[in-house]
Amino acid sequence: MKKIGVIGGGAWGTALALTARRAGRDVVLWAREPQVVDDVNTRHVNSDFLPGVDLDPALRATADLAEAADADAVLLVSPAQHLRAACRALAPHWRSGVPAVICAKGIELATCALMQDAVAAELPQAPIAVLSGPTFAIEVARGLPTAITLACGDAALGRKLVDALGTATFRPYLSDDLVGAQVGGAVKNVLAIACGIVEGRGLGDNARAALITRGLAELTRLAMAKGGRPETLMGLSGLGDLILTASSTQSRNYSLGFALGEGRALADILGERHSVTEGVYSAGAVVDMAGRTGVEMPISAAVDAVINGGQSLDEAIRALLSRPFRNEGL
Ligand SMILES: NC(=O)C1=CN([C@@H]2O[C@H](COP(=O)(O)OP(=O)(O)OC[C@H]3O[C@@H](n4cnc5c(N)ncnc54)[C@H](OP(=O)(O)O)[C@@H]3O)[C@@H](O)[C@H]2O)C=CC1
Ligand SMILES: O=C(CO)COP(=O)(O)O
Repeated sequence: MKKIGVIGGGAWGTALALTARRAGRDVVLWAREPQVVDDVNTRHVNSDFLPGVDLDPALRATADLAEAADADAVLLVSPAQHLRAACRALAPHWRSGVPAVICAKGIELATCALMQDAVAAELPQAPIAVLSGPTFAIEVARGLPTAITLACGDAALGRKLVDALGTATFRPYLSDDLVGAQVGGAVKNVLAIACGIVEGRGLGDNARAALITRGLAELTRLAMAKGGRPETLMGLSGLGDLILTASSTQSRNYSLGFALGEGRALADILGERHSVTEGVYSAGAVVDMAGRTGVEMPISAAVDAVINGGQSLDEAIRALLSRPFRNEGL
């Protein structure tokens, strides 16, 4: 694979574009906002979404979707709620057989669809892969050591993608469990909000460890109900990403939860942010998906009740702590 297209000029799209350049690929980054295109092409920075990082001058940005789609593989890095629209706009330019690599983490709120289903509906001619794991964009952009799951149903194509993107410090591990990788990436954002709330509320480290562990159980239950494998959720795209996101103030989901826990209003927190906090949008979709599949997800439901249902933090916490005692395990 010689040329990689990247759709989405946010922090993660830019970091992945940089990684693909380091792996020796030609890269074209499509960004929606003209000032991002201009910033990347003339000043070799993305000051809006990835400040403080010097980009490779050979990294080219474009506002033309056709140019980014004219590649050997295309990374889809628009936020989850906008990914379907991006694919619809890409469809007329997509050559049959070019792989679409899903890099967004979320579940579509309007349809309750995994990203894989949204992409397949809009780009039926594209083989699909998923790239997901514990990967703060700024650390990847700085070249710090990172491991990630690359899930692809076609092992030969998966290996080509690993070779196209992998470097000594960006290490994709191949899997064939697309569902597990997507559910892990989507649900951990919701759980990270819960962990941030616990920290902001001063409920202690024991409580955070309990939430991470029982959160892992509930995201594994959902993944299995959707056809994913439990071992995937014990890997980079499940436990790995949950540990990272649910315990670091670098995480937007965790820091949003922290601010909620301190008593700030959701609208005020979101109003100060230019970047996307996926768990806010996926919380309702996760709970909807859990209801449709008959899976119990009390922590995600508590986050949804606070974010979308107007429940107070104290009520949500009391409800979680009033649940009946049960056996450990899934
Ligand atoms: N940041 C990170 O560390 C990581 C992020 N991810 C995932 O990657 C995805 C993208 O996140 P990230 O790059 O951080 O985003 P950012 O918050 O850095 O940037 C926001 C992005 O949203 C795009 N955007 C805003 N509104 C729209 C819209 N109406 N239609 C299409 N695009 C829109 C912007 O595109 P434009 O610039 O073109 O305007 C920009 O790419 C998310 O699903 C996130 O969970 C995954 C791993 C790590
Ligand atoms: O997905 C991420 C790290 O793997 C980024 O998490 P946040 O969106 O919470 O910052």
